[in-house]
Amino acid sequence: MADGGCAAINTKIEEGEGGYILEDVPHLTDYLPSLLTYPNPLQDNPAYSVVKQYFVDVDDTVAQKIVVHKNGDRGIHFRRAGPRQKVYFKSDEVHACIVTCGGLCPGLNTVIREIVCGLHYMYGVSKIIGIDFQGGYMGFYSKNTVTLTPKVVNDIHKRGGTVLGTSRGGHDTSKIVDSIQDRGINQVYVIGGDGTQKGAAVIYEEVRRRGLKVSVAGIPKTIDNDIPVIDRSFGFDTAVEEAQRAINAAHVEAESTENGIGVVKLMGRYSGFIAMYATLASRDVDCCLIPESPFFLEGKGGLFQFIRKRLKENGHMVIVIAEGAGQDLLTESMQSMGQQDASGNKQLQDVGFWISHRIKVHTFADFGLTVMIVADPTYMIRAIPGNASDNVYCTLLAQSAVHGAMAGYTGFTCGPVNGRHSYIPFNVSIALSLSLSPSRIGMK
Ligand SMILES: Nc1ncnc2c1ncn2[C@@H]1O[C@H](COP(=O)(O)OP(=O)(O)OP(=O)(O)O)[C@@H](O)[C@H]1O
Ligand SMILES: O=P(O)(O)OC[C@H]1O[C@](O)(CO)[C@@H](O)[C@@H]1O
Ligand SMILES: [Mg+2]
Repeated sequence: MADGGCAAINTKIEEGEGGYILEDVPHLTDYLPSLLTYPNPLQDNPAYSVVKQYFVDVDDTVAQKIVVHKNGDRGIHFRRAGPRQKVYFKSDEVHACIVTCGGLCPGLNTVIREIVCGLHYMYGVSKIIGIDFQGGYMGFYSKNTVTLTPKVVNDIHKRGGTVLGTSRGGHDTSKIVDSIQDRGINQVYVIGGDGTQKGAAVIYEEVRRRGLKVSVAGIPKTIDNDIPVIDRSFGFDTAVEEAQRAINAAHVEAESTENGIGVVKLMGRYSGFIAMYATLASRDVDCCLIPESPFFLEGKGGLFQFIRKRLKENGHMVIVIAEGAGQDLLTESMQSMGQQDASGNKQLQDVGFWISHRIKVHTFADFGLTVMIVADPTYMIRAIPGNASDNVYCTLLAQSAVHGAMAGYTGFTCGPVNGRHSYIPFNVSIALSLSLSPSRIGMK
């Protein structure tokens, strides 16, 4: 299937009393009903067996809506993530593969490490490969893969990027599933953003159509934090922390100069989560511009008027702008080429450079010289390793995915919903797109 479209995914919905809805995830037995089950090897593992109620009850579900009214519907629920008493794979039968796609994000290596360690130490799996040649989905077409063992991945969480490499574009469903089938892979772990999850959904559909005993598990990744349903995406916390450092530098520079203005451009193609959280955390930002909230430059209520006000009041200011903000204004003033990347994502124009230029050429004559400091820390933020909180989170995500695949679930992504790790069917995780509420944020 070409990039851009979406799979027609089978949905599995169960309804209960009080408006209860379970958006269930597919299971291998939906199309292979006579599969055998085995006791979960964790029950003999001293580290786990001492914990009471270690296994998740198969009927446990997690509510998406936690604010409810007395007579209101209970709403949508997801299957709770975690180890099950019965598994659908014997340890020596598992042949797992891991692939990373899309842009970089802090924590990618931690997720890879913890899938490998989780499979090995919890389930005794020894056949795990990384799809690394060229990186991303295109790696499936190559003969070469890398063998992953706990020893190989031991220190990778301390490094940024992904040891498997990554790429955009080049998703060919039949070729990928041929490769899965030819290699005898039966668990596929796909780490990536919205595009990647769409790609994983069509792989799952094709696997199912061919009747293969292959679990396809997605681990949602986006530094922008714009994956719906789950509480937050991994790497986001690290990104916000690092973004604050850039804001701090811009602030120090701006306040050291008469009428200094610091402009910091941060990532966020369609959403301003990094920009807004870094703004709220740093308290040094006077104006935060995000894609969800249109703005204009000239006239009453425009950005220039606000800059004038803040410089008068404070003698300096800091502006944070998400890369997707103001793209409509750029298109008006520069000739947009409508360029796309290899995955079909629109390539954005450099809003940091543009806005700095527009402020410079606007005459703030009565203020004298206005100094611009343009910080573009976007790739520096993306390329660092995960922080402590993201590393713990990545571990839980990886372990959830492993428990889910071992339990025979497929066609799912995982993540915390109101703090409880859950399995979310691909159709739900890719159907929506998240954005901040449409109110201007940050204009003091
Ligand atoms: N609709 C689709 N169907 C099949 N494959 C897709 C689809 N959309 C994207 N892909 C594939 O998924 C991979 C990653 O997509 P993309 O480059 O959009 O990154 P992403 O996963 O959205 O991550 P990021 O958050 O960094 O943008 C690419 O190899 C692309 O070909
Ligand atoms: O430079 P690349 O790899 O195209 O990625 C840029 C995009 O990736 C993202 O970080 C999402 O992963 C967006 O915020 C950004 O627009
Ligand atoms: Mg994307």
